[in-house]
Amino acid sequence: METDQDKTPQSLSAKFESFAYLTVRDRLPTILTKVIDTIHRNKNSFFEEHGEEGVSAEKRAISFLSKLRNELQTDKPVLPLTDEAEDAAAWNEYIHRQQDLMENKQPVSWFKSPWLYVECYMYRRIQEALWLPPICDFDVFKEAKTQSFFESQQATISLCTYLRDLLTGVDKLTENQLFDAFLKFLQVSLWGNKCDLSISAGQDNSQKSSPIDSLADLQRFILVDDSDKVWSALMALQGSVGTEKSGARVDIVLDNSGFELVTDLVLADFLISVGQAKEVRFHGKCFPWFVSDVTKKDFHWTISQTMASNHRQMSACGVQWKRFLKEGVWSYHDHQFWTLPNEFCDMRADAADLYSTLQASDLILFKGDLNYRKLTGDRDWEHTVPFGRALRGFHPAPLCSLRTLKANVQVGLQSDQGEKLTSQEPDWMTVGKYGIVQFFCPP
Ligand SMILES: O=P(O)(O)OC[C@@]1(O)O[C@H](CO)[C@@H](O)[C@@H]1O
Ligand SMILES: [Mn+2]
Repeated sequence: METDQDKTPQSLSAKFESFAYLTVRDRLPTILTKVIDTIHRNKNSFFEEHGEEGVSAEKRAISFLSKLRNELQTDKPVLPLTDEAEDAAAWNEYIHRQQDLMENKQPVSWFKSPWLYVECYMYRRIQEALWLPPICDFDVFKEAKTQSFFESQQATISLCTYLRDLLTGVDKLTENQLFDAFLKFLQVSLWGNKCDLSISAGQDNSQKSSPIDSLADLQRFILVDDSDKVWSALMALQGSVGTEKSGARVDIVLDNSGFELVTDLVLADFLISVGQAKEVRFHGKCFPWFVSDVTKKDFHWTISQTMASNHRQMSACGVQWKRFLKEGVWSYHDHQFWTLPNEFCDMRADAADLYSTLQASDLILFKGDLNYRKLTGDRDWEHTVPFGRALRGFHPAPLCSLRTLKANVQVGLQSDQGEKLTSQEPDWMTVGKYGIVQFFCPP
């Protein structure tokens, strides 16, 4: 018999007066308007590249997206996808699952269905608008991602310099000093997640100050800090003194391009260079997603740009990263599951191949807010519910979420911690000022 303890709470949704409601009402239409504008501004280049066919594709996409914006704003039923991309069947099957969850057989719609689902669906519909050639490879968010990378140049330079200087004297570091450096790179990667472009509806959100220098001031905003457990998980895979170090396989499920990606690459470089990891596998998105998420093109573009920098230390990082890729120490992977609307507890059944790949990992780092929403199912959990319970059976390997809070779901807090935060700062879960390093190890 199901007890209260076992019940899974309901999904966050725009049907409740909430951050979800404000996102669907205000932020999503703003993003769609920017997408339409970007496509329109690129009309001439579509013409130059593809002639009249490019112009017709531009018109078709704009009319499709204007219709989509209207469907959203008037809470129309969610429509099945009509393109023939590989994931279309999975998306269309998911509508039926959502339909079964609706009360009184109401249609699945923007303001009545789970927020996680409709928000993901919007990005997939943008992809549908561009599905037909010749503009199917156009990344509507590329400009914003590129701008965010360039605007964070100073921060990137200072981070790359810090890393290369540290690695020059790495042999002389004591274990405590290594741990201290690990904490720094882990936290820089955590706070790198402040720089997503979806929360700001595409507005500049880049890193301007020196990332390492800001860490001490930010420490008090880390609500759950399991960094020592992450370190122990990595250390457990080291050979004992005198034996050859084996090192871990670390998987990083990436989030945003721009400065956040740089912080992830720096962390991965550190882990490999000090022998904490023998392999890092990066996981990104198959198509442009939540404005700033990393695609394969963004990943390689970022490394090439870093390599091409005029700054010696930054360029040295880029060269090293290219080498890691060439040697297979680093690799980039994508899978359609990352751009489906599913909670991660569905992965074992719905993407068994990905689940078993992740089972071979020693540590999975999940970057960012959306990954946390999918880890916890984007549900209305009590804050004191243990992280392991909110994962609902998703534990392919030891995992850790590095996330700044931008959506109102947070589990694994101490009793009263959530209430205290709410009384001091009612918007603590959505202002992007707090962060977590939250670890879970399967039993
Ligand atoms: O996953 P990320 O990049 O950290 O954040 C994505 C995000 O900005 O998008 C949603 C709002 O539209 C929120 O879940 C979250 O704040
Ligand atoms: Mn993102």
